[in-house]
Amino acid sequence: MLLAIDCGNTNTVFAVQNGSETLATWRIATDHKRTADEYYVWLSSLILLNRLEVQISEVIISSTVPRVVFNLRVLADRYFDCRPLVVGKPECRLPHEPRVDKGTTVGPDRLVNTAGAFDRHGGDLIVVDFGTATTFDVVDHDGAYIGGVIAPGVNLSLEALHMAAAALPHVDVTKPAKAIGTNTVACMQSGVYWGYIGLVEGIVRAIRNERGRAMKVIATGGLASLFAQDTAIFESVEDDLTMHGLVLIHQYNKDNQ
Ligand SMILES: Nc1ncnc2c1ncn2[C@@H]1O[C@H](COP(=O)(O)OP(=O)(O)OP(=O)(O)O)[C@@H](O)[C@H]1O
Ligand SMILES: CC(C)(CO)[C@@H](O)C(=O)NCCC(=O)O
Ligand SMILES: [K+]
Repeated sequence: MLLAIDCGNTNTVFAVQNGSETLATWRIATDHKRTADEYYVWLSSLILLNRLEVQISEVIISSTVPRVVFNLRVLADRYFDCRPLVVGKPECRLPHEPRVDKGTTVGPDRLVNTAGAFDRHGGDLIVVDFGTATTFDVVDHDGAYIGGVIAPGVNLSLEALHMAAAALPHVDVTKPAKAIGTNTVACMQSGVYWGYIGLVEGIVRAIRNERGRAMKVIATGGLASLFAQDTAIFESVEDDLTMHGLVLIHQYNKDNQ
């Protein structure tokens, strides 16, 4: 069985895969101080609680936080007796090489998203990921990542308002009842909710104009379904897209050793 680890700047998701079947997914806050032993205690108690028969022999990691990779490597080595595949490292091959400026590093989550989306939908895609940042990953007709957009994340934008303005409280993102807020919290929620609807539609329009062709838009990330209520721009919302990409890249490396 494969342990697939998607480490973002806020949360890390672990999935146990038996071939293409997902047996379980678990989420933990990303913390570079967490040790391999701590991960293992947490993982093994979840396996026990869920009464799962789990035999992990392979590990793949995508991490947007370089510092956590060390302890995840130790986890794979010490507890699963394997060398993990790490997306973005030279030994991890990708089905399609990204076409970006020389010397630039693309976030591994973005490469994984594009691999997962191309497998499901073919080329000429825009993947929108509502994570710590809101990213747009553009997939060419042949499946290559050719660049995109990095915008501030939804929660980050609300946090920035709270941090910078003395009279603005901490609020959670939600769809406001009305566009015109009649109290501070409602005003902030409207700004962020309708602001992101506009941001997504505006950025997609600009990308499509630049490419001069039809491009499907696939959304992923925890907040994707919230925004999908008020825009028709998403072809589909796929919460498991990053995991799907990770499993795919793992299989690709096994097939092309
Ligand atoms: N309806 C909702 N309202 C508010 N927050 C939500 C809602 N649904 C999901 N979330 C939040 O979305 C986040 C999960 O999204 P996701 O895993 O894509 O990104 P992340 O963990 O914040 O970022 P990263 O992947 O960069 O670490 C969680 O923080 C969760 O609390
Ligand atoms: C943009 C984030 C933070 C989104 O998770 C991540 O993909 C990242 O750290 N990227 C590195 C820079 C880039 O993708 O161009
Ligand atoms: K993510």
